[in-house]
Amino acid sequence: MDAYTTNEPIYALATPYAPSAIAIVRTSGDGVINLIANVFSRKEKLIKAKSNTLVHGCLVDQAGDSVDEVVLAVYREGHGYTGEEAIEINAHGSLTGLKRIFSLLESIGIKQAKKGEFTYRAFMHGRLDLTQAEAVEELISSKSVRGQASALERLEGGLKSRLLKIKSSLVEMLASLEVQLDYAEDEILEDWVMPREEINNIIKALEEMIRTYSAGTIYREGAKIVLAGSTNAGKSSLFNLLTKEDRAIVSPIAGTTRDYIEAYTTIMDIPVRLFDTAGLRDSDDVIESEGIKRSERLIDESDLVILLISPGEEEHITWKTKTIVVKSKNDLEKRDGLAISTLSGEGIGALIERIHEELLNGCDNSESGAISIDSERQRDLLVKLVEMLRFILSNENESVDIMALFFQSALSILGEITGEVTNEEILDTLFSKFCLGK
Ligand SMILES: Nc1nc2c(c(=O)[nH]1)N(C=O)[C@@H](CNc1ccc(C(=O)N[C@@H](CCC(=O)O)C(=O)O)cc1)CN2
Ligand SMILES: Nc1nc2c(ncn2[C@@H]2O[C@H](COP(=O)(O)OP(=O)(O)OP(=O)(O)O)[C@@H](O)[C@H]2O)c(=O)[nH]1
Ligand SMILES: [Mg+2]
Repeated sequence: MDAYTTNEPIYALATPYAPSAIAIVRTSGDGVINLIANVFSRKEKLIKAKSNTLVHGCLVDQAGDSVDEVVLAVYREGHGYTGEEAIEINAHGSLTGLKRIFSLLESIGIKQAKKGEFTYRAFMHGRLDLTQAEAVEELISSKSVRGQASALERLEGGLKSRLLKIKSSLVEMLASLEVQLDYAEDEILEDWVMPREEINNIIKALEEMIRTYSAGTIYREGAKIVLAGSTNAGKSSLFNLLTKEDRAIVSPIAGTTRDYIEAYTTIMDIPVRLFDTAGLRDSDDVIESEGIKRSERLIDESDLVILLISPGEEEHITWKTKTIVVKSKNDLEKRDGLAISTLSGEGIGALIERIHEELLNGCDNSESGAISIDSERQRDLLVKLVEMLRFILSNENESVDIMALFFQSALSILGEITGEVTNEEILDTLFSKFCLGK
């Protein structure tokens, strides 16, 4: 891929390419206002337009034919999303009309943007730091209210401001070390003392952020849950109940489900891929045996197994995957522990809560007010930063100049998270994952 640029005039469709009431074509770069004014019916008005205002008129091609009636949003340099001079064309959402607008823009020297190029420019002009830029894409692709809200919080600078606070603490520590370096022989200065408590508090805050990553992942990517148990245990009945559909065949005949079936559902806002499997038993039937083999493979690959135990049956767990043991058909025989009946609905609420709890086990559920993170890149760097800080704590007796180097590397890891310290290659990979027009 060609490298991203800044300030060159670019355009992209910011809304889906489909017939719609209105479509927005974004442009950005030096001179776009004058360039577009040359193909606009109210040239003078556009050239004189103040920043952040709207101008209504017609786009007109070189032959003088009207291309579309539009509203232009005008941004002067230093304003708007990218911080560059920009015009957003609010056009009619006609595919042919849009094609004409694209060729008109090309004809006046405005080139099609690359994926993520607008956000790249917003970053390069300091409108967003890297945690905010990543939040843009996370926001667009979020699938739950919770994921959307947490991405928005990061976009608004929630993570950025916390990292800046940590940065200023570390900078202060480094400064106090550098004072020692400058006056090493001066006896007026007291020896440098490691600010243990402060560093430990920073580590605690960072670890809280790291824990939110796994919870975030589960809300974003969902979990794979397998219903297992011996034949006739009631797996298909529970599958239908949890997916609120009548997908799986239920019958009193043991061995009804031969191959697994899957459906998407949510368990308390967590997206779940739920699998109903063939009952586990020794079987001479070739098809059924293959079904059972597949069930076992599925169990190995899943995040959670719900093992149903019929009345009178012994518990039999033989696999490593996290498992919730549930006694089924509780209406026939009352038993202790987590017990359900798909007939009466008894225990289903408790089971759902238990599944939710298991899926979030070990993750921070973010009720604590911790800012949550959604990017593997950020998570890895936060882990690296915690390691560096622990390393600093365990090297109390190092000389002041070595200690200063340690603090500098901690600061440089922090800078990588926010994008202050970075390189083209990282930026290219990061922004190229964005959608077109962003
Ligand atoms: N039309 C449009 N809608 C959009 C965007 C956009 O770029 N264009 N956004 C893109 O993702 C989001 C909003 N982001 C934006 C960020 C800054 C400014 C802007 O013009 N800022 C003003 C200051 C406004 C203020 O004072 O609050 C400025 O810079 O002058 C506009 C949109 C969502 N909606
Ligand atoms: N009394 C009672 N019967 C149930 C309950 N759940 C399921 N059954 C009945 O038990 C039988 C087997 O149910 P299924 O859901 O097909 O069981 P399964 O585990 O999918 O069975 P296989 O697919 O053969 O492995 C059916 O006749 C159901 O109506 C329950 O909670 N109470
Ligand atoms: Mg079944």
